Amino acid sequence: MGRYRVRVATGSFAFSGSNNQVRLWLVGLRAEAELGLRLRLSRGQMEDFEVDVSEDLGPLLFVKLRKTHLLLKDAWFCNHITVWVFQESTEEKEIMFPCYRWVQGDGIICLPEATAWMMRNEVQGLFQKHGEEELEERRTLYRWATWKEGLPLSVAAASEKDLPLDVRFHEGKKIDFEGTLAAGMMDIALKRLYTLLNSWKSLEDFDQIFWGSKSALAKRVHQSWKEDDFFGYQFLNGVNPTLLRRSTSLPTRLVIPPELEGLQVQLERKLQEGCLFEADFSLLAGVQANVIQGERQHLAAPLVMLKMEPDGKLLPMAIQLQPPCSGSPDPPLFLPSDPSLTWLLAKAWVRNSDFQLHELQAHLLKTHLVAEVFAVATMRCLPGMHPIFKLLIPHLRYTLEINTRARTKLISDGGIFDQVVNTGGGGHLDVLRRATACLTYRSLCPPYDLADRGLLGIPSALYAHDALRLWDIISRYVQGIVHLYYSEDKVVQSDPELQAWCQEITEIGLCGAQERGFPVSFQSRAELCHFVTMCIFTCTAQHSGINQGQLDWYAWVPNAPCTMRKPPPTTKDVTLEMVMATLPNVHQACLQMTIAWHLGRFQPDMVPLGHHKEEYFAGPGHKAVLNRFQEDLNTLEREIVARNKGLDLPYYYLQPSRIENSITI
Ligand SMILES: CC/C=C\C/C=C\C/C=C\C/C=C\C/C=C\CCCCCC(=O)O
Ligand SMILES: [Fe+2]
Repeated sequence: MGRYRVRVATGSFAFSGSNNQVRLWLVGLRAEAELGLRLRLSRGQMEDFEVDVSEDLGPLLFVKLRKTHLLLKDAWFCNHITVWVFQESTEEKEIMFPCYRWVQGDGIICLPEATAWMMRNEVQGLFQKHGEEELEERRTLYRWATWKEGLPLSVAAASEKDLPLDVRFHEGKKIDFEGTLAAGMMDIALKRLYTLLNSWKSLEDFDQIFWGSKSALAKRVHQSWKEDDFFGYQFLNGVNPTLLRRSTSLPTRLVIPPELEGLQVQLERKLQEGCLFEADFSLLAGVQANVIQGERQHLAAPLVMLKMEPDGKLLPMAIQLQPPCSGSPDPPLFLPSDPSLTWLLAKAWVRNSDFQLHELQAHLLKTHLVAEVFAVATMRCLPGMHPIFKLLIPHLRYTLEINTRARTKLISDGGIFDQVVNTGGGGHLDVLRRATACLTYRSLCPPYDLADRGLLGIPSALYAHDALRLWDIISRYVQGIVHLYYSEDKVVQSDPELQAWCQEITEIGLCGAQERGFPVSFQSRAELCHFVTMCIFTCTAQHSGINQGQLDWYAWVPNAPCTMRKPPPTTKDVTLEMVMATLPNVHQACLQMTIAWHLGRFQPDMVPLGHHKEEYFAGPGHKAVLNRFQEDLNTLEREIVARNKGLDLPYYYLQPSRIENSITI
């Protein structure tokens, strides 16, 4: 009693096609019909068929799929199924059934039509029931696990192989990831061989391993790393722009000896002028340092005081490497007027501490691990037809796998941290725990975070400027989508799945983070929009801002040493031998360079922010919102490109075309 055109779209990456047979049913409100098609399921192809159905199916609700095989199981990646219903007037009505999943095994997969959520309380509760069954299954596939006490929960998976296929790297990504790591290890072997017969006694000796692919900015770091303004610049626009604050008083830990009265006066003057800034690494105080191959490494917990010059340059005024400790002499203050090697070593200690807080707090915790909580909660709480699922899922691609790999290779027993980082061997987990204990909702939202840190309205604060612009753009996008589905606050309040999602993130995934300002429910559309904006910002812009700089700022190892092999200086007598004995050895430096390159380089299969191909939503409203998002991003792109042309040091980590749509590395 009806004629239908059916389009079956297969994914375009390696192994998306399948040799197995797939049976299809159209499921309407009144009846369902098997289509009896012979599909070819070729990679990257769309197949169109016309079929006549003798029953009156009524309005179409679902497409059902079942893959069958004779000998070999061959998974199929289905993008979507589209059905056109021929109406009497010959006008066709298009109905979308998004899938974007692997079809494995021989179970039945049921795809609700793209606008199902709008009708969830109609059609005899069929969509509602489907959503409940879907979540029941997903909750068995995506379970929470405590990897280490005191850290956000993670997905239960001992290795990436335990993850559901839908969240695994596609073949191309896997080959690239593993291939470049192998190439990196070869690189290390060659560098070690090359340095075997040479000396490792002066800073220039690091040049012996500073070859291979390098960014232009990495070369500039190599040239300029000793300069004070270059050191200061990194707090604003380097790999870790998350720590600096404008001082509101002189820090209590800063003990200024009487003979440095002049410094006290200068600091107070800068404070009054509103030009005094600080970077405080106290979170590292008392963390146990690593022992690498029997050699104890060392850690500091510095405080850096900086002043902002009228031209926007940030210059260090004093460095205290350790907090004062009762019963011990006051820690010395290192100054730009100290002998050059002494001052250089003090700055190197700061850069080493920054490496720790950057990688563990800003990078791993505040992007990767938090995004994993969003991902697991989304899979467990939001059915595929839920608009927030559709909005977020492109921003969660590959995150569970990269994090699982981090837990097995990077921060694991014997992983990269244990091998070459001075917080490794357990200290890194303590830093993560401490950082988790003070993780606030505000700190994940740039308008609040930058205001709290006194960094608004500073022309040379490029990260801050671009982050705020991106926050606004993402916020407008989120609001556009949310308002299509939530006509008023009451609709938000009465969405049980959405409320459960929020609660699961805050109370379960983030282990009771309501104490630190995270919501346990949404009372309004505005609260929902703010939270979802934070999720997307964290998974995209923030991660890009924190991740990409590894390539530039960590390649020249003295600028950001991964470990320190001697204790911090307690006097100003510093020799070159002491500096070289403190900085990483050849192997440590080589591994740092390789991993920084591996993690910071451009990802070959990268999807830029807002440019995912998956179409989970149907209808013109959503298209218009997405188009507007892309236009806003293009405008920002042009602004940043133009701005950077006039800069000595361009800042491009938040240029939209360089921002990945999710955390994939
Ligand atoms: C110079 C950089 C050193 C350490 C980087 C530290 C933190 C990075 C934070 C998040 C990265 C997230 C995931 C990376 C996952 C895996 C890395 C794999 C390294 C594997 C090395 C190996 O031996 O195979
Ligand atoms: Fe990363």
